[in-house]
Amino acid sequence: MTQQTTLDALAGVLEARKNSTPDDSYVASLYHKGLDVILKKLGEEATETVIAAKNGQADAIIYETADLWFHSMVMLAHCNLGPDDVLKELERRFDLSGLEEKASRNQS
Ligand SMILES: N=c1c2ncn([C@@H]3O[C@H](COP(=O)(O)OP(=O)(O)OP(=O)(O)O)[C@@H](O)[C@H]3O)c2ncn1[C@@H]1O[C@H](COP(=O)(O)O)[C@@H](O)[C@H]1O
Repeated sequence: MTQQTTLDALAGVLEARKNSTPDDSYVASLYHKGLDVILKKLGEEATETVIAAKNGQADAIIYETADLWFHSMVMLAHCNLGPDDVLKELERRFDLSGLEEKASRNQS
């Protein structure tokens, strides 16, 4: 599976979990607890990622970043957004920076 397909597939599962009961699913239990709990979890995962990076252990950095990305996707889904919305914004910035680079090259 490509990385983008993995994000899309996971986003599909997160959307489907809106119809699941909290007892059957971790994601459904987060939706049920509401945005504040999702945001608290997101903050904790961000802190754990920072600590892992400070400790410099590659395995822990990857593991905690996966937790952070996952909980970011839960937050996006709760807000009726998804990874495509964020990727589009990153692509827009990338295209802009590419254009700026070309413009500065043309001026010199
Ligand atoms: N990728 C994940 C994923 N990453 C992390 N987690 C959960 O996120 C939580 C991370 O919290 P912590 O690191 O604080 O660990 P913890 O102390 O065990 O958790 P808490 O007791 O603090 O909640 C754990 O409960 C993990 O199981 C995830 N839970 C689910 N998914 C994906 O989401 C899909 C749907 O999950 P369910 O809704 O559970 O079916 C799954 O098929 C997976 O693909």
